[in-house]
Amino acid sequence: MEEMKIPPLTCPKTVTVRRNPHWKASPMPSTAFPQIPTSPSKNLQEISSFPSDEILSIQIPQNPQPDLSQASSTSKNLNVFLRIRPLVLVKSGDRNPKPRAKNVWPKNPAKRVAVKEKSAKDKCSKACITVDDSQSVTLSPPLALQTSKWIRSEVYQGFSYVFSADSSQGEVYEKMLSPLVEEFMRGKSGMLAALGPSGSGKTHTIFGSVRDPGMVPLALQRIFKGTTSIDSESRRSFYLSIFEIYSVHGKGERMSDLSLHGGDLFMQQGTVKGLQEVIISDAAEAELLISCAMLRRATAMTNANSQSSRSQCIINIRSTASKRDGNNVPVKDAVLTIVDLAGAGREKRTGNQGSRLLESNFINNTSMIFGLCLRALMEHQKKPRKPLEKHFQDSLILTVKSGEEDYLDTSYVLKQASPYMKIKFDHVEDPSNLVSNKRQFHMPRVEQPKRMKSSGLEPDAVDLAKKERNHRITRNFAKAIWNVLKDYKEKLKAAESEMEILRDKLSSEMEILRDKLSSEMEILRDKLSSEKMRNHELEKQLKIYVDIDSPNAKKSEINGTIENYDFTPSQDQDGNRNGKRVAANEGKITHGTTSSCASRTLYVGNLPWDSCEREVEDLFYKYGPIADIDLKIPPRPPCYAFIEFEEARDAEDAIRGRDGYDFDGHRLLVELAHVGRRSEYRVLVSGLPSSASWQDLKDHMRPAGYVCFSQVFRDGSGTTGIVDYTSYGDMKHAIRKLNDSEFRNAFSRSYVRVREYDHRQDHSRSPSRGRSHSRGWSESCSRSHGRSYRSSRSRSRSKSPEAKSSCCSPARSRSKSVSSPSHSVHQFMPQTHAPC
Ligand SMILES: Nc1ncnc2c1ncn2[C@@H]1O[C@H](COP(=O)(O)OP(=O)(O)OP(=O)(O)O)[C@@H](O)[C@H]1O
Repeated sequence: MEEMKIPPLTCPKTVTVRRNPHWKASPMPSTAFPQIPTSPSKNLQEISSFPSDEILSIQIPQNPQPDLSQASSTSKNLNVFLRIRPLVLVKSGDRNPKPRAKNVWPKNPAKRVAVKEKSAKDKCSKACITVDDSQSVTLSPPLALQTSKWIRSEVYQGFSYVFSADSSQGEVYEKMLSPLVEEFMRGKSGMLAALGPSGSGKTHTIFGSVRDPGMVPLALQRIFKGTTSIDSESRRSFYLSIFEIYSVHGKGERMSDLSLHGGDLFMQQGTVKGLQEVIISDAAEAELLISCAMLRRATAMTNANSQSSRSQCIINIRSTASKRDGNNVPVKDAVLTIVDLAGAGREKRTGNQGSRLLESNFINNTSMIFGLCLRALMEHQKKPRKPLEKHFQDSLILTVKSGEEDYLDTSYVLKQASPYMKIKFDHVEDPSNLVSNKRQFHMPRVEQPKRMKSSGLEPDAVDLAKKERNHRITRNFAKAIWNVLKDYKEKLKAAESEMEILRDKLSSEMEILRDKLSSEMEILRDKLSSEKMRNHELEKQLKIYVDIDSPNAKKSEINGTIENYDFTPSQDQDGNRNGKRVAANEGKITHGTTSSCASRTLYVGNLPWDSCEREVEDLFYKYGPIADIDLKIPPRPPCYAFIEFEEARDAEDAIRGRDGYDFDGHRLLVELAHVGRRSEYRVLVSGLPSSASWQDLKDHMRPAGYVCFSQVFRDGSGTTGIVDYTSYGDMKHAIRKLNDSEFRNAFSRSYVRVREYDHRQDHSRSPSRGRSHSRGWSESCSRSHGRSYRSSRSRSRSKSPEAKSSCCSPARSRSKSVSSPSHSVHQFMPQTHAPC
């Protein structure tokens, strides 16, 4: 319903829209709530819930209620008043405008007139709201906002009363609160709430100031008008309680009792717990209490208000009357509630920041919730198309500011709140009925018939109805309990049988697991015992090593060479089984060596037992031209070989490439062949069995000292050996200890003679000369178990015997020789053994 209106003088170009009734509340968001399934889930075995609905659906004859149609009820709209705050002159640059100081007008009447005129002029030029009549106002946008076609002048009408900026507190009281107070005095409760943006004058209206008292002081004055203490005639008492709802830094909602000894309050089942009521006997006392409470109320300075309320403040004045008044009319209890809501405010206007801003959010939210509650009332009203039944009267006072700069705030409040005036109430006459009904139960039985009679019902009929009702309730309740129990019993049975099945399943599973575990345990135990045995054997072997090596370790310390110490045990225990040991023991070039030859010749250890020269060559040819390959196949694995490269650099490359290489499951040891060492501390060992090898001899002689060379040769007089010790002491010790000792190897045993080698006596047997006889010795040792594969490359063919002798391979054959087995005659390297 819109109608064109002549625009106000201040806003000539705007279009006025009649706003009220216009607003349409949107339906409540019922879909926002999750839909509770009405049918039970199939997966769940249902136990029927307690049949509360059934019980609740029982039609129980209520206690005699007063006939509402007969009760003096008047359907009335919610009283919505509007109060416009006087305009505040804002000086440019004043960010925190001070509100108009009350009662400070100039005393000089001439000046007063001038100021009034000026003020009126300012008001006219800056006001955005004008009072049309006692029930409507026109809100005009400021010039700056008129460019938008959506912002137009609007008329809000239908207010209970509009208080212009000039209206006094007294006028507001008379028109707005006085009827409520009068009703209150007659025993009817009522409530007044002030709603509006921050700084619009809610607190001013509700409490006022000392010079300009607000609604509360005026109401108190009226209540105690003519009485100084508890009214002896009406026998009424008045109580006052005051509390606030606030938020600390915007976090959570708290309640606090603002009375003198009040503390924190809390809600329990919709009731404020812990709130103190102070009995008041006169207005002054009540006002004092209220002013003390106001000092405790949370306030803060914002850009919109120098003393802005930061909490919702609620004052209750309760009157009780236990007896009838002088006219014998029963006086009822009543409560007059006056609410000063904290003002909502936009951040831009209030300038709040940090925790103050959070607090503002809380305030805005509560204002919004208050609005939502009122809207919900409207919605409720729409559906049953029936006014709400209320036992007390409500009034709402909207306070707005009239300045142009407050246009948006004012517009928002009016748009939101003006529809509330459509909320209808049926004011039920007798709010104490419930109390009186409750009291009936406690009444002496003799009084009951009287009461019933007064309510127009026969005592017998009432008794009968009551009995019947009780009977029906009990029967239905019993039925419900029975059904529930039956369901539970069936459920219990099902659960028990399920448990039985589960128990069987569990026990069989446990049995299987136990078997599995025990068999696994058995396997583990076996493994453990075999590991233990292996460990034991290893320990034993280690012990043997230690026993054997201990004298040499000492020797090595004496000689001060780590090399001796390291290599000796390797040889001692397993001979050439280990590639490393073989390197130490065998990889020596004992004669005519040159550093260049040594640096070109590699020792390759840990070759497979069935290795052939071709394979060795395949392994190494890629590193450079090979001058010579000498493959050694000893009686016991592993095999080893000496490879002579033409270039030392190639030999180094080969070491880098092939050391640690996995060859057919064997980890190769590749290193430079070491140059052997001879010594003059030499012993001659005679009486050796023909199967004795240099390894056997060395093994036999080692317990006496450090052996750096051993050699076995055979001639007509039998098998003889030469052993070099690194020190004179060892040599002497060997002669003492091992002379006439039992020599044994895998094939035979004999007693050997050990004596100092006479360098002069038999030069033909000396190792240095033996070279020339090596072939003959070699042939003579055909019974031995080893083989030596020698190969020579093109270069070797052209080499003279002298050249050969100068190289580490003295017996370089002219062809790739699968030479005669000559391993037992270890005269020179590599046939001979030369430990480090
Ligand atoms: N009708 C009025 N006449 C004179 N002064 C007024 C009037 N209304 C408000 N004021 C002054 O305006 C200032 C702000 O008013 P008040 O504190 O009541 O606002 P409020 O709506 O309670 O604000 P908040 O919600 O921030 O607490 C006060 O100084 C008050 O004296």
